[in-house]
Amino acid sequence: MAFSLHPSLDNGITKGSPGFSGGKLRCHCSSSPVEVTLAGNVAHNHACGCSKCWKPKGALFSIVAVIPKDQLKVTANESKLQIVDKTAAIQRYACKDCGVHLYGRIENEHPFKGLDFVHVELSSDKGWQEPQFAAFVSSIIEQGFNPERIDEVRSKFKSIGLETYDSLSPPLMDAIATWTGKRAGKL
Ligand SMILES: N[C@@H](CCC(=O)N[C@@H](CS)C(=O)NCC(=O)O)C(=O)O
Ligand SMILES: [Zn+2]
Ligand SMILES: [Zn+2]
Repeated sequence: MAFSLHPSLDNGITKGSPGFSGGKLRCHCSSSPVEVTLAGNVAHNHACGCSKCWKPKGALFSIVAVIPKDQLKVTANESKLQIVDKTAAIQRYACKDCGVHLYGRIENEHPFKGLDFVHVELSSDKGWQEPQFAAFVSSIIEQGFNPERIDEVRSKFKSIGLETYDSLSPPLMDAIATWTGKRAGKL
């Protein structure tokens, strides 16, 4: 296998701890890192192959999860954060110096409004929920991955126990569709 899905997937998944109650995330700066404190465990942790989610160098996938926004506080060096793309649904806050994304926030009306997107690999604390599935797998082709090898990527995910999807998982897509159907008065 000449590709890396992500360092926290390549050698199998480490399960989270029940009752884990949060910790700190830090960017990659060796001095004055941006620090985010999470007051609880994350949910819906997953691999994302889309082009917008932050990935460590050399990885095909991002590992991204959500947490209620009232459980997230920037606790050091907030002045180093800038929004990557103000037009995106998710406003991703990145460190100006090292490029790492500390959190993503939804400001517009959206089924996931109120949840922030975070990367628990930025934490040295142990016990975070483990990845549950792989999303936006085909999106890695848009970023240059050889389409003839995409089955190797899907097989690698299967071998570590993760289902693969080309959008989000069915329960999350159902939650989005329920929100949209209600808003349209169809439900
Ligand atoms: N194929 C596209 C998919 C982008 C996409 O839809 N990403 C999802 C998963 S993170 C999303 O919800 N994006 C909203 C946003 O980025 O604001 C890409 O790779 O750029
Ligand atoms: Zn940084
Ligand atoms: Zn993504």
